[in-house]
Amino acid sequence: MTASTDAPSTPDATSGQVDALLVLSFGGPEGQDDVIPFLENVTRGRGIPRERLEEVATHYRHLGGRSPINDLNREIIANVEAELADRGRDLPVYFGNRNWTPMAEDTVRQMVADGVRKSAVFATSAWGGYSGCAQYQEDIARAREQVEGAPTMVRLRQFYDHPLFIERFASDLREAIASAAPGARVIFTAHSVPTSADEAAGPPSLGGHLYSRQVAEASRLVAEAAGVADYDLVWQSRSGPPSVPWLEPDVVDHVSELATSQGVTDVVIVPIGFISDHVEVVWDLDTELIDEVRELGVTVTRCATPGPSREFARMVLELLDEVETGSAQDRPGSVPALGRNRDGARCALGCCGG
Ligand SMILES: CC1=C(CCC(=O)O)c2cc3nc(cc4[nH]c(cc5[nH]c(cc1n2)c(C)c5CCC(=O)O)c(CCC(=O)O)c4C)C(CCC(=O)O)=C3C
Ligand SMILES: [Fe+2]
Repeated sequence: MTASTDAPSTPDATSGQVDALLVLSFGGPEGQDDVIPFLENVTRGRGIPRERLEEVATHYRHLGGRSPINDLNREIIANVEAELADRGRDLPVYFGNRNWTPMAEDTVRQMVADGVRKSAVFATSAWGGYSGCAQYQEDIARAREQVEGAPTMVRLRQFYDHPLFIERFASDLREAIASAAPGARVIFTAHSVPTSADEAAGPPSLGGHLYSRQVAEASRLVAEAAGVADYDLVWQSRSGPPSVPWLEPDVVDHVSELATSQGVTDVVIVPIGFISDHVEVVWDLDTELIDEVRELGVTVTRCATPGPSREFARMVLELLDEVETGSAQDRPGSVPALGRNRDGARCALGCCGG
């Protein structure tokens, strides 16, 4: 195991005790009437074709117009509160989102009313890159701009290789393998992004591709911990016009290809790119993928996600300790873990294309 550390860009500005923790996430609709306004918030200024929006709306409609994501985040928060209570720590935990209520700026307003001066921010993505990191930094900066007297905010770093994250995924993978047919093929999957976005992911000095490199490294660490020697890594849930290249292969194409050209009949799918069972998991994998490959005779066993576990909550507190003590934990991954920045600053000039 190689241990490496990455010093935060400005250690003094990102360490010290905080008086609150903000859990910052994507947000999701909670009923049919929310679906379109939610999707309009998500896609504002992002050039996603109208047809794709309507297609995605049908996924949410099939789920009763309700994404599981908000409830899952509330569960993560309850677990974090339970871990804090176990440690005798009296730290308020707040919840805010980018695209749906509670909106981050409203939460920050409440934090000001409650007298919060300095908050840590846990963004619910393990990864570098625009969607997983830079966009959350933008959310922090925007919310602070909109709220007079907003607290100082220090984001907890990317956690793609955190031992508790890896170990929880690995034990769920061992369980999935045990319940699948012997010899089932193990396939890791994460959200696709445009190849240009992946090229721009991370500080230019690191050579880009931070997102796909972290996803590959997390997959390697989970596979190793679960004793899996052979596996594939694929991508899912692409959108945007077909003329724009995104990370490939797509999960449905890949499993179909394994079935038709290699006679594969059983696969274990590990949604490494997602911390919990939100729409990309319960629709794109549990519904779409399973339906598409059933006709080819393939049985899919889907590995659980780590979000709503006590291990995950303990990880959040360990990341918080790093900020409060100004320390850097040993990490098993060989790809940098960045994102511990103050007040929505980028990791470096030109980071993630910004
Ligand atoms: C890398 C990545 C993550 C993982 C990192 C992280 O965890 O943050 C992620 C998470 C999520 N993405 C989500 C939902 C959506 N993402 C979209 C669109 C897009 N995602 C992208 C990437 C990612 N997305 C990209 C490159 C686009 C294209 C346009 C753009 O650059 O914005 C769209 C628009 C329609 C569509 O194109 O599908 C929706 C509705 C939800 C909530 C699900 C729920 O409601 O349960 C979550 C957690
Ligand atoms: Fe997304």
